[in-house]
Amino acid sequence: MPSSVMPTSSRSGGSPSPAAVSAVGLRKSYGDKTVLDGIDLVVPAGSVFALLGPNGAGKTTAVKILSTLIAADGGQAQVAGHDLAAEPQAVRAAIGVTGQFSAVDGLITGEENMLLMADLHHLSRTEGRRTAAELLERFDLTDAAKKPASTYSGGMKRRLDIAMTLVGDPRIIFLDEPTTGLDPRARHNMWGIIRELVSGGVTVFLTTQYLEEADELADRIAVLNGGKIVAEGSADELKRLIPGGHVRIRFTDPAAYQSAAVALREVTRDDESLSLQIPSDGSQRELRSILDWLDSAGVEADELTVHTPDLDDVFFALTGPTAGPSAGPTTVPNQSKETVR
Ligand SMILES: Nc1ncnc2c1ncn2[C@@H]1O[C@H](COP(=O)(O)OP(=O)(O)OP(=O)(O)O)[C@@H](O)[C@H]1O
Repeated sequence: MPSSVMPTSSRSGGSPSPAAVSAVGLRKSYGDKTVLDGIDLVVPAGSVFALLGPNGAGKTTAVKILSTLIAADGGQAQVAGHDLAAEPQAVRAAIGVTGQFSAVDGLITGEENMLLMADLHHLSRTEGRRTAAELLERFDLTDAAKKPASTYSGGMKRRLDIAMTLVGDPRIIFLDEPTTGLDPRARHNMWGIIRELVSGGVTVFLTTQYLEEADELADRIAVLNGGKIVAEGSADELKRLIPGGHVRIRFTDPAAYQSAAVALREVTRDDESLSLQIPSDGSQRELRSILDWLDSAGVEADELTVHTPDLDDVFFALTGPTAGPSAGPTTVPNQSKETVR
C-alpha cells in the first residue's frame, strides 16, 4: 500500500476547494514498459501540487496526459471540471503548459514571441500588444523585449516561457521542471513568480526532482516511483512518514541532566554533551508531554531541539533501489535537518 495522508485544505485556508485536477487510475505504457501503473491525483483549486520523482519516473508523461498532449491507456481525469477524454478542447482552453523544452523561438525577440502567442490566442492587435507589454513588465523583461530571445540567459528564457503561457490567462498551469538548469538566484526568482501566480488564484501543477523546491512551494506533494504514487501529503506529513525523528534536550547543569535522565523514559544519554535524545515525531502533543515530564521532575533544559527527517530522507527512503511500496522506510540516510525551538 502506498503511504498516504488525507488531504487538508489548501494554503489559502478555509473549506476544501474544488479539485482543479483529479485523476483516477491513470495508466500509460510504451511497448512493454509500464510508465504509469494506475495513479490517482487530486489537486485542489488555488493550490500548488508537486509531482516529485527521480529521472524517468513518468512525471512528464503525467503532465502530457493531463494537458491533453498524449492520451492515457486507461483511467479517467478531470481538469478544470472537464473530462480529459470527452472535452479535451475545454481542458486546453483552461490550462497553460510550460514544458521542459522551451517554446521560446530564439530567432525573434521576446516581444515578438509574446505577440505570436497573442495571435495564437486570437487576441486583437491592441489587446495583444497590451497583454504582451504587461506580461513583459511583470516578468522583468521590458528592457530585453526588443532583443532576440537567443541572447537571453536561462532564467530570462524561462521567465519568457511562463509569460507566454500566461497570455491565454489560464487558471491551471502545468510547469514541467520549471527550475531545472537555473542558478540559485534564478531559481529563487522563479519560486517568487510561482508564489505570485498562486496568490492570483492560479492552480500550479509542477514536476520537480528538487526536494527543496517541493518543500518551498507545494501545498501537497506526490512521490512517483515505479509507475505508482508511493506517498502523498504535505511536506511535513511526508517527513513524518519516515522514522528517525527525535527531540534532543541539552543541559548545562549536570544535576538537572541526571534528574531529567531519570524522569524521562526511552532516552538515549550523551553524558559528554549533557544531552538526552527521545524518539518523537515532533508533534505538539509529544513536545508538550516531554515538557510536562520535565516540569513535574522540576528540571529546566537549556535547549530543546526537534529533529525531523527532511524531504531528502523521504525521497531516498521511497525511491531508492530497495524502496517501493512494500520495502518500507528502512534505508533512511541519517542526514536530517534540525530545528531549534
Ligand atoms: N514516446 C516515448 N516512447 C517510449 N518511451 C518513452 C516515451 N516517452 C517517455 N518514455 C519513457 O517513459 C519513462 C518516463 O519518462 P518521463 O519523461 O515521463 O519521465 P520523467 O519522470 O519526466 O523523467 P525526467 O525527470 O528525466 O524528465 C522513461 O523511461 C522514458 O524513457
